Amino acid sequence: MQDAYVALGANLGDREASLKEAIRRLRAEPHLELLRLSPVYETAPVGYTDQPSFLNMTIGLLTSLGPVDLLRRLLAIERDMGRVRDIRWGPRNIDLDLLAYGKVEMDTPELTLPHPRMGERAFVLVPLKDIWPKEVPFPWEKQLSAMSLREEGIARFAARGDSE
Ligand SMILES: Nc1ncnc2c1ncn2[C@@H]1O[C@H](COP(=O)(O)OP(=O)(O)OP(=O)(O)O)[C@@H](O)[C@H]1O
Ligand SMILES: Nc1nc2c(c(=O)[nH]1)N=C(CO)CN2
Repeated sequence: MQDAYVALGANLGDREASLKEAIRRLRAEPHLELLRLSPVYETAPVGYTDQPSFLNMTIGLLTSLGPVDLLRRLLAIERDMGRVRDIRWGPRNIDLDLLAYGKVEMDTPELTLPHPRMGERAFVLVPLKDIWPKEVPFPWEKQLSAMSLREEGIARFAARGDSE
């Protein structure tokens, strides 16, 4: 079994319901065991800014799938939830990114690990730090401490991703 971290984001429709539905689908996946769910944050859009604010969170899991198969399951969940791709970094009802898979480093057109843009993204690093094992140094500590969370426009939205 390998540990892996996934980022979830939603900024269209009922954002909270979309996160919950994605979590439900991840729980129903064979070969995956969800271990930790971060709090949910409301975050200002980054990259393409003329769009609604996002809800973001992260999940830590264990899996017997390899990294590419895990990514394909995440993309299948996005697709099954009706995700439409048009504008790069544009609005989406659900986004599932694979942040890290064990200590694997790879760079192929299909999958780059760790996720190449995560070190610049407070909306990823803040909820990832929340669930990172306390006994393991957080690899993005420097980037995170250099960020002003107020300027990044990130605020706690709910206690847990699966809270009712
Ligand atoms: N670590 C990764 N996690 C998710 N997708 C990845 C990763 N590395 C490469 N990709 C590829 O990126 C493609 C586009 O992903 P997606 O549409 O979610 O990008 P995005 O969320 O708009 O932007 P960003 O990649 O900056 O988060 C996917 O089809 C996938 O093959
Ligand atoms: N706040 C926020 N901004 C974004 C997000 C996101 O999840 N949250 N995702 C993007 C594409 O991956 C682009 N911009």
